[in-house]
Amino acid sequence: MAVAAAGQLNLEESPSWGSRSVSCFEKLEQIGEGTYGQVYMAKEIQTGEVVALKKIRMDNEREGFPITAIREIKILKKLQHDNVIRLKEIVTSPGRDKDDQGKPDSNKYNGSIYMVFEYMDHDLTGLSDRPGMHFTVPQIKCYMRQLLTGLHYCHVNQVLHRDIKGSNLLIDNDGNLKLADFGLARSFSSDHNGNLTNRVITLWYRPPELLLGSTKYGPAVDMWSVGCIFAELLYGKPILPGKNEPEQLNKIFELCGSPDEVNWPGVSKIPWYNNFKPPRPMKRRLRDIFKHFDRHALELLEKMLTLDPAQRISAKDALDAEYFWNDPLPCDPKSLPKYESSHEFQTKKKRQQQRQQHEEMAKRQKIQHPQQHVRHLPMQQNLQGHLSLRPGPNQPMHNPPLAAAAGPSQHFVKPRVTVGQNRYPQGGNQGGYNANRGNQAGVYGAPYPPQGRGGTYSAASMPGQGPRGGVSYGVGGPGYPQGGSYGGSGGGRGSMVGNRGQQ
Ligand SMILES: Nc1ncnc2c1ncn2[C@@H]1O[C@H](COP(=O)(O)OP(=O)(O)OP(=O)(O)O)[C@@H](O)[C@H]1O
Repeated sequence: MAVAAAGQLNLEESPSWGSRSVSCFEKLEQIGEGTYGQVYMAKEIQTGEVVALKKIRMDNEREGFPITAIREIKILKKLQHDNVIRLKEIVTSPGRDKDDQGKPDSNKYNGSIYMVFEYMDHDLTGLSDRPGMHFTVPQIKCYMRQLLTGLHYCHVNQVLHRDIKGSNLLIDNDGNLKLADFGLARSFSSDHNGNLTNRVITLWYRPPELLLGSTKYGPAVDMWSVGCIFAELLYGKPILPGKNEPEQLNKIFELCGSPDEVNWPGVSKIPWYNNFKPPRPMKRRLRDIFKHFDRHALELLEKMLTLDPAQRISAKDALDAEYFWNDPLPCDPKSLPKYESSHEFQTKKKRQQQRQQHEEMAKRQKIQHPQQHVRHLPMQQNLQGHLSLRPGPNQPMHNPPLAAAAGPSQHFVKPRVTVGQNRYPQGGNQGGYNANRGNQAGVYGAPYPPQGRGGTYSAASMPGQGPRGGVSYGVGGPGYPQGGSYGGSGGGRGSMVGNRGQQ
């Protein structure tokens, strides 16, 4: 594949935009469900080539072709690099296909526009969620180096990705990793000081400057997300799984210390700093919490998870880090094992099916043996003699799994998300942040009332909001001044809701 040199945009290889029909492809199976709609594995009928078709959802579009898709296509057209997903072409379907009875056929394409991408066997979340999945250190280094190389290319070409997370990092069976989903990406210029929306990046991977309300930001936002992914690969599970923005900030402060004018000059001028300033300063504990990480890994992680974006390491400098130049060296992508295709959508679906089967079995057993006790989730006694769920999504740092201590070859085992039960509930942060201010040790998250859908608006009905935007937030903490509510993120890793179409 022709690759543009760093700093140059390759516009030579432009795909044949929209000149072919989607009927040139045979849909094989659904592999993703995103804000835009479905992603399918498909085969080009004439050549037999396997591709990914991403449908551009038009349901909510009253004003023609969605601006977000235009932006994504424009950006993808500019970017040509081995570590950035390749948009091959755009295809259309002329109209709604009908079945034999004249009803719309859900198995056929209907009046839509599709982006045709090269097909990738896995996404990082799907791959790491495979039961018993094991990433070696050379493998982690290999993925990280490719991620940083792709991101460096984007940044040199003045593109911010703004949604770096595991499910947007695609991996093929030749070990190549590519950045995908540029639906939130945008061009920036270092001399242009315009305001950008801070409602980007999936919550767990979102940097402190965005959570504090900054609207002037740059490539460092992506580097924070890369730091979260890096730590997740080493640690075995997401390191900052906040349920909502205040809790997310609190988790960051617990790990990285609270920001002040010394460690982050200018932080006190960021819009919501005073609303989220903890009552007492919090110490940085990253080295302590991840003390079992390899020295060079920890050194690099420190630089990625630096609170002040101006001091955070760039993709270019990260590629020069000792970590990548010391034994064990990153492996050759081609030497990596080949796995059965694994996308987050599929692994979630499989788990959901397994869960349903278990539930049915339990029901059957209950009918057969009504006296038997139902087995609950494993409980474990903590030092105080209290029962606690373990491992819990919100206790990642105090109970490092063996993986974190294992040194060169760690186990990558994620906590299982029970599909069907929303582990990261979305909804109203009803109390308002300051109500919790008196909290011990400045922990804001804990006493939040149960999250619910009580909120103020259905993001789906807002202009520019994606179809996943059923999420609603109650009147936000005083720190979130957008009309009392913000349509930011759904909790967690899963989705970045409703911010497409903004600056
Ligand atoms: N080229 C591809 N090859 C294989 N799988 C892909 C490809 N593109 C996307 N997918 C799968 O589909 C999923 C969703 O794709 P993508 O993130 O581009 O859609 P989206 O609508 O922007 O999703 P989201 O709302 O989660 O950001 C990915 O996580 C991945 O598993």
